[in-house]
Amino acid sequence: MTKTVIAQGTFDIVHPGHVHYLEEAAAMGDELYVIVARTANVDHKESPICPATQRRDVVDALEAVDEAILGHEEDIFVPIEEIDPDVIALGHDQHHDDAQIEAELERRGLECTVQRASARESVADDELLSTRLIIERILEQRA
Ligand SMILES: Cc1cc2nc3c(=O)[nH]c(=O)nc-3n(C[C@H](O)[C@H](O)[C@H](O)COP(=O)(O)O)c2cc1C
Ligand SMILES: Nc1ncnc2c1ncn2[C@@H]1O[C@H](COP(=O)(O)OP(=O)(O)OP(=O)(O)O)[C@@H](O)[C@H]1O
Repeated sequence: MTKTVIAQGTFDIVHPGHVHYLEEAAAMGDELYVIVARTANVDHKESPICPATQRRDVVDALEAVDEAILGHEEDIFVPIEEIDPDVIALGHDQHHDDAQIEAELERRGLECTVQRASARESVADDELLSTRLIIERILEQRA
């Protein structure tokens, strides 16, 4: 039976940290779906620069990804109910509460575990493994 994994995030200006997360998520199962956050739902940090459809299209083009889809506007559990995954892979630094997600999955009758991915170790001192850092560097060097 196919083991389906869901990863999710903003993915505004893709970098090797994203690739690491998605490769690790893909290795948790056989098929990887990625839910790309709607711009209006990214409210815990600065709004993304790139439109949601562009962020989705770039993630969809990555080798580890079987399908990238835009998230639901209001209820983040709607795409999860549709895909019915075996695993939800959370990023190493994501602010979501694993136990709360597990409780909601159970409440909706979904049999799915929540696993954390690891952080990418820098392979070079000058690697920029965060969208925020890339934007800061652009502002410093091109202002
Ligand atoms: C299990 C799960 C499902 C999500 N589904 C959606 C969704 O359907 N629509 C959406 O706009 N965002 C969705 N999100 C993303 C959140 O809205 C939030 O913006 C996202 O976690 C941003 O993460 P980042 O800061 O790591 O990029 C989901 C997050 C999680 C953990
Ligand atoms: N360096 C990294 N190593 C491993 N995973 C990462 C890394 N950077 C981001 N991710 C993961 O990628 C997913 C999407 O992250 P997000 O789009 O918020 O990127 P970000 O670069 O961390 O953004 P920002 O710098 O704006 O906070 C999250 O699950 C996050 O944990």
